[in-house]
Amino acid sequence: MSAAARGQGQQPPAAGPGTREQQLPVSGGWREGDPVGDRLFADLGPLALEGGGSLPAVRLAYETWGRLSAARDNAVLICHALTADSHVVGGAGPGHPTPGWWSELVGPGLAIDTDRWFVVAPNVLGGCQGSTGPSSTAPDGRPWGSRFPYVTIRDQVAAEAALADVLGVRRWAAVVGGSMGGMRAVEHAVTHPERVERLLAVATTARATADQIAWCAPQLAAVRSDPGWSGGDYHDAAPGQGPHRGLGLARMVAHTTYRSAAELDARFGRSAQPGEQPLGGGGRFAVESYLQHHADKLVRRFDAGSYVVLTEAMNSHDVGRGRGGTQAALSRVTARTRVVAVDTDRLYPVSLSEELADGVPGAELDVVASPYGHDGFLIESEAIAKVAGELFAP
Ligand SMILES: CC(=O)SCCNC(=O)CCNC(=O)[C@H](O)C(C)(C)COP(=O)(O)OP(=O)(O)OC[C@H]1O[C@@H](n2cnc3c(N)ncnc32)[C@H](O)[C@@H]1OP(=O)(O)O
Ligand SMILES: N[C@@H](CCO)C(=O)O
Repeated sequence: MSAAARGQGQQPPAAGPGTREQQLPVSGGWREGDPVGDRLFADLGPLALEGGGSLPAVRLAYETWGRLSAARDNAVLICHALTADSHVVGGAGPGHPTPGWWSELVGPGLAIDTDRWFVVAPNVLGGCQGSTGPSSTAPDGRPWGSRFPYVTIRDQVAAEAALADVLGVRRWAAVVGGSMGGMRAVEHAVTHPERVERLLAVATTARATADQIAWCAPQLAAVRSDPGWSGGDYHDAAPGQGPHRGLGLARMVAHTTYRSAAELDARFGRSAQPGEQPLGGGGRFAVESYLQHHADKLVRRFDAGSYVVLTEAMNSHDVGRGRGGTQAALSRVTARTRVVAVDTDRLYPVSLSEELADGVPGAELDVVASPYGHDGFLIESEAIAKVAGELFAP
């Protein structure tokens, strides 16, 4: 889709982050008692964690589409990205803050055809959409907050493997994911090669690089330096008192890395936000307003504690840890594998997808041309659907 067709020159909202602070929740995300939407819940019991310690009781919220076959051989696991959730398909509505993020890819007659496949999308461990995370209730009846343990991508995959056991899925027909979801998808295929028949890894990596960890550093610092953070124990605070400013700043940094420099320049250039004077007038450039808009939207729907936990989980990601390195780990994968990169992705550059595709036996790499950078994995659904269609062909 062209940039023009995709909303260049749309009328931006007037407000920036924090201007309607009294309306902000303490912590964004789904909370016990909210409408469940299409969520289902699986209670998986205790989980021993890679970094030591354990969670006494893990719950994963998830959604499904299609029907599990009698042979239980048509289940597809879709793993969501950092601030997405299980709502892969469908509109926004009660219990769902955002519309389905891959609605053009998953559904009846689509590339991942729910007339044929039983699609399962869990909310990630550590998140804030009904799975156990820092905003959920600990055994003592209080929010976990700062007591929520450090979890790794491998811990998240262990929880999702336990979900597969509960669903009676011995082997996934496919595991699919983009960005952080791609990290989990690859980790599934490395940890449990016998349980993954196909792998689709989009805009992702086999290991978090120094550059990716570096981009996360100011984001973590922004959240933790917000006075509303209170060491991570803010979930009982009054409405509007959460670490919204810090989370918004983190999103502004992150969102910049999700788009390409060329796209931002082509779209916004040096334009002033309409009605504002950035040159000595205290106003904003349009691109600043755009970032603040994305920050404002995130703080209304996402928990800062989950943002920290999930960011640290991404930083932990390294399929080669304790397995003799990246290439040795990837060589374990037996799944039929397609790797997709976006040519302008500056956060998960093509070279990381090349490393992934080189390491997985028989893997094929597709590079999608897109001006949108990393967010191309959400936007370029037609190109990704083409690859998925080939991988999922009978
Ligand atoms: C993986 C997931 O997280 S899925 C869940 C939803 N995803 C997200 O929230 C992730 C963050 N968002 C994004 O990454 C992107 O919006 C995507 C990938 C979902 C979609 O990308 P695009 O369609 O290119 O949207 P784009 O980045 O142009 O943002 C459009 C918004 O910016 C606003 N905007 C555009 N210019 C300006 C401006 N100068 N000032 C303020 N706001 C502006 C638009 O009004 C529009 O607002 P709306 O989303 O509230 O309707
Ligand atoms: N927009 C995506 C980008 C990170 O993959 C998200 O927030 O999850």
